Amino acid sequence: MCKSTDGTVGVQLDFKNLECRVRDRVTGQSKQILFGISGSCVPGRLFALMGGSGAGKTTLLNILACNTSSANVCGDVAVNGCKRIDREFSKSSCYVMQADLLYPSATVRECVLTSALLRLPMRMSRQAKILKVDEVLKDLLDLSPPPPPAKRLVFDPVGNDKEKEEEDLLSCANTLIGDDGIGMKGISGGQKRRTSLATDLVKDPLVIFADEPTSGLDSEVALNIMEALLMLSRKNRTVVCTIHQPNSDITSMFEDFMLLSRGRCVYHGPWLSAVDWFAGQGFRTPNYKNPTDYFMSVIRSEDVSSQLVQAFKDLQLQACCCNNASAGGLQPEINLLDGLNYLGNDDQEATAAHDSIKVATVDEDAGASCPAAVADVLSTSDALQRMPAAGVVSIILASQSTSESCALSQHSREGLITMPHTTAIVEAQRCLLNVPAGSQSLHGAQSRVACRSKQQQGNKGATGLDLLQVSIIMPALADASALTSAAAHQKDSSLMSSSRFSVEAGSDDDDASSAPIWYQVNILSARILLNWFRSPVMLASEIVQYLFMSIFIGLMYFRFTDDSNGVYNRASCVWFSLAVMCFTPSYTAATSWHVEKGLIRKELQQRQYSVLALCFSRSVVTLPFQLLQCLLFVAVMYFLAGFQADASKFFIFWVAMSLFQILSDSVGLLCAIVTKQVQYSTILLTFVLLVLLSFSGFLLTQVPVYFVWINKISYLTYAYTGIMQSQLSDLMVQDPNNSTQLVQASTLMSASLNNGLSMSANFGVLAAICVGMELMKLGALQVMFMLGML
Ligand SMILES: Nc1ncnc2c1ncn2[C@@H]1O[C@H](COP(=O)(O)OP(=O)(O)OP(=O)(O)O)[C@@H](O)[C@H]1O
Repeated sequence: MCKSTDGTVGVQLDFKNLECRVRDRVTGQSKQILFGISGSCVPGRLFALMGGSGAGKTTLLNILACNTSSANVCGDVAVNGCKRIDREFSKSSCYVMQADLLYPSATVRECVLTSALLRLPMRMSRQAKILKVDEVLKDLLDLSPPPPPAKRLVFDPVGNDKEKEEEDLLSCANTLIGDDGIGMKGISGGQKRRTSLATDLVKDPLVIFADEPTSGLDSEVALNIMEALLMLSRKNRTVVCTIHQPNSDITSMFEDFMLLSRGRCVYHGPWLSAVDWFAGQGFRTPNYKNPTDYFMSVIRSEDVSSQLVQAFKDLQLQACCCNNASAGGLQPEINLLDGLNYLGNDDQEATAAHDSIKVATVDEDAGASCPAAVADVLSTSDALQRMPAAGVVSIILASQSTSESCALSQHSREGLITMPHTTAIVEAQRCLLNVPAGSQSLHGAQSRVACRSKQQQGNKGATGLDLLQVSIIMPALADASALTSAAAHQKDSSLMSSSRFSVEAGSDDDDASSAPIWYQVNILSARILLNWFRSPVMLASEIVQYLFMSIFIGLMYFRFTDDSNGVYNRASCVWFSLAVMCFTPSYTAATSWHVEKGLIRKELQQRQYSVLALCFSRSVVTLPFQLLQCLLFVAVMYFLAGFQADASKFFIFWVAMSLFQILSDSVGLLCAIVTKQVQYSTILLTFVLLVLLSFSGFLLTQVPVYFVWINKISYLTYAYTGIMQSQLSDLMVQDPNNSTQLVQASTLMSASLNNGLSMSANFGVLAAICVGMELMKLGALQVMFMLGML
């Protein structure tokens, strides 16, 4: 684990032989989409992942970010040398998606604040969270980052530029996100992308994955986003992004680079060595041509791409053989070459590579004391002297014993460029990082690495050092007191308890999903309310629909007569009202679910809140509105049509309709949750509602025996029967057979109202179904989410 002098822990991600298989939806056959991809993502450096369309970039990024089902994936991913624990890793990383999933009716600050409230630890005060939001918003504008390492970086980070000020996220912090699709003007595309980034950055992730962060943005804005990512990497973050067609300004920001072609690695290593690597393979980048454009055109040919993949594999194997040869496999000694061999051999390259990762092999003279030699080489090497603020030196000392040569060979297969920290970094840190920052010279740090290694050699006795990897990481800071992580024996890997990472990445206490449900519900409810008030179209359109339908139905049945026709009209009016209450809320619920689904899925994946909190907050906010809407509908329709002017009957009518409306809303949501697209939800919903309406007891009095079960589960039956029982009780109407006599109205509808339950039993069942449906909705949401089908 690497710590910068400001105390930030860095995370190195090493992956080895990653393979991924998926099932082809058309042929049903298993299809491999990634083939043995290995590499490292180092803190403090911007890692760019490129490749043609379908090369597997997103798949690889998803695997690295734990965003994919591990069932289809083979290979190892290590975090600072420890086996990755997905849950822990997710806590300290973030994934910035291509699409900006934000609430259009919230302001930039509100979006970021909601994320901060939900994701930062409960123990942080609200004020501290607000300050954090300001800091992040400011950071995303203030691109004054990197201390100099990157002379080749062309952007001007000083930021005197007025245009940049105009794009300030702080200046638009109180502007609505907006959505052109619904005619709501808001912030620009670049500002949206940075707001998305900000919502993730509030939790201070150590690793940032960004899937095509520049897609859909013009070159100026794209450059801005990449500057922001580079700035983040300078804060000792591990930044990995996939990218399409970067312009030359953007490519000049790359530090580590991986090029994929058809699921295979064509190149992985420092960006500055990529051009030479291609040139070495006979593909010299023409002058004035953007290297990435050239690389992409080169790998377009399947033959050339396979040739390059093979050449890169060979390079890695060569590196492995080189180490084995120096080890001599069975040789008891280690050979040490004088000095460091850079990947780019000539002086010019070495100078140009100042700011990139330096990877070197060092072999030791026979009989030399290994750790001391390491220290000597490091402190006297010209190359090291030339290395300025940032860089990593990795050294492999080969194995002396047969048993270890095997491990070494396996280790080295990843190549010099992609060398992982598979050794006991934690143990080494314990030894090294107790050196106060700022007081430790580089040479001192190296000596301590050496001493530590020596000690371990001593402990190990006759066997000696079998595999030593030393990494010296000098953070990009002007005073650059060397911060060193070192490694000892591979056997010591047991020391790298994964709990160490989890402690540093955040304890369970820090997990916002562990916040009490009332807290999550509170924040989510506030957001829904705000969304409604800011974009009242949906709410208003529903109210208008209810008002219109209530007047329409009221006028349609205006003043029921007190005869058999009047009784029939009452039944038909109740059924019609139920039909309105059936369709309107369910369609509204289904469509709004699909609008928000992407954001909800992302937030659930990030464990910002639980499914229970989501459902509960939705119910808490919608319930009062549903009651009011229902009251409006019932009040207008009830008195226009001429139902009995009796307070208790009115109240029963309203409560039953409200229960019914809540149920319909749940049915709509349930249909939306189990279907992928809004069109499918609409089809399913229409079918379900029509079937339920048919068996409500109004259209069909004699239910065929094979459909009785539908009649039993149709919640319309209970609502319709209960309301009718209430309305017809105590109502005397003209006897259809004798106009001079009055009869109980209920006797005229006995066939359709006789479902064997009393009025209160009907309402009881309705309420029970309502509760059951809420639970079903909750369960369906949880299951779909867990199955990754949301
Ligand atoms: N679930 C899946 N089922 C079938 N094929 C899949 C699945 N996921 C990915 N693929 C296929 O795997 C390949 C790699 O997909 P991936 O999305 O990783 O590519 P990419 O490099 O990110 O492409 P692009 O730049 O176009 O987004 C593609 O051919 C894609 O069609």
